[in-house]
Amino acid sequence: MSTTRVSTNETVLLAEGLSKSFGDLRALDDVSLDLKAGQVRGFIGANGAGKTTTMRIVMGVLASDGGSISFHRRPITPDDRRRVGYMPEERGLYPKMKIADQVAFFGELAGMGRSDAKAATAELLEQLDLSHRAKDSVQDLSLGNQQRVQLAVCLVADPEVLILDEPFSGLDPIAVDVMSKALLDRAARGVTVLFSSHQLDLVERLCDSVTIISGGRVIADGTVPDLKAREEAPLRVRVEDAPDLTGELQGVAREVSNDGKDYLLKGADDRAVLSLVQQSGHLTHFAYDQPSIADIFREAIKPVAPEPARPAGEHDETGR
Ligand SMILES: Nc1ncnc2c1ncn2[C@@H]1O[C@H](COP(=O)(O)OP(=O)(O)OP(=O)(O)O)[C@@H](O)[C@H]1O
Repeated sequence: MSTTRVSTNETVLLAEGLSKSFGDLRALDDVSLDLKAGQVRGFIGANGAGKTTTMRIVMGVLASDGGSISFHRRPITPDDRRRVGYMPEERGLYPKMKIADQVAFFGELAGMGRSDAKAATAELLEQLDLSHRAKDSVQDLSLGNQQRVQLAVCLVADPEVLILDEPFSGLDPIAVDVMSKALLDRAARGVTVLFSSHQLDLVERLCDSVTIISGGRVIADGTVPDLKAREEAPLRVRVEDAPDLTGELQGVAREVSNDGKDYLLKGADDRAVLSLVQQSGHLTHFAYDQPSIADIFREAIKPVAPEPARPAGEHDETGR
């Protein structure tokens, strides 16, 4: 996989304060995305959080109720959007058209000359391991291979930005690797990548930045190192030959392995835990883990506990 990144601080595409309602449902509320050159940003959130709606608005296929989108610091135009490769949630390929013809056709639609589009298509099909299927129609391909074609369609006109709605869903591990490499190669050349995914291990592997959306609002946003630095590191403990300690570790155990030997703890008093496990069995692992993107996500979407009710007659400093 590619290593050198040219991620810079230069904002390429900026969405600010997007809002959108469908009837009474407020699908987006003040959503902003700052996409920088060469950045690979994961866009994560539960089902219905607002990822697809945001991407559709950025691509101009859905109108927002409020907010703005700029490209290189000026309002985005239809021509600018031709510089953005978009993989929509509802994949949009012509089922009967041959793969090579289709990719080249999309290149021409994006403004390329025919011979350039054909040359770029041949190169991409090679990169995405699809050359041997070039003359097949899309409908004869497996879903995973159709998705590779969809990526080729996004990449053919050499876009500056990629907006990909769940590009990895349904792919086998080999296809995931092929697609990951294609995206990281582009990012290394300065292309900005935003993709949504529920596969947080992939987001962890590929992204340098993450935006977390919940209920139409951005609830966390930043570079992966910054987000990790803000998160409390979980304590991983492995203890052999011990009784089940779940009861003793109630409230702090976030994960327990099926065999009851591995515990992932949050908010624990490490000295108390150390003393408990040493008395209970043979301690073989006791160390703080790096928080993962999955930890950051779970923590971010956790509902905030309501403040305990104040006993009657008690007032705070403001007298309320
Ligand atoms: N055209 C529409 N009409 C009515 N409601 C819609 C429409 N499009 C989206 N919604 C609603 O807006 C909210 C956000 O949907 P959106 O598809 O953006 O979520 P998402 O984060 O992409 O979800 P998923 O992970 O399931 O793809 C959801 O409650 C959805 O039902």
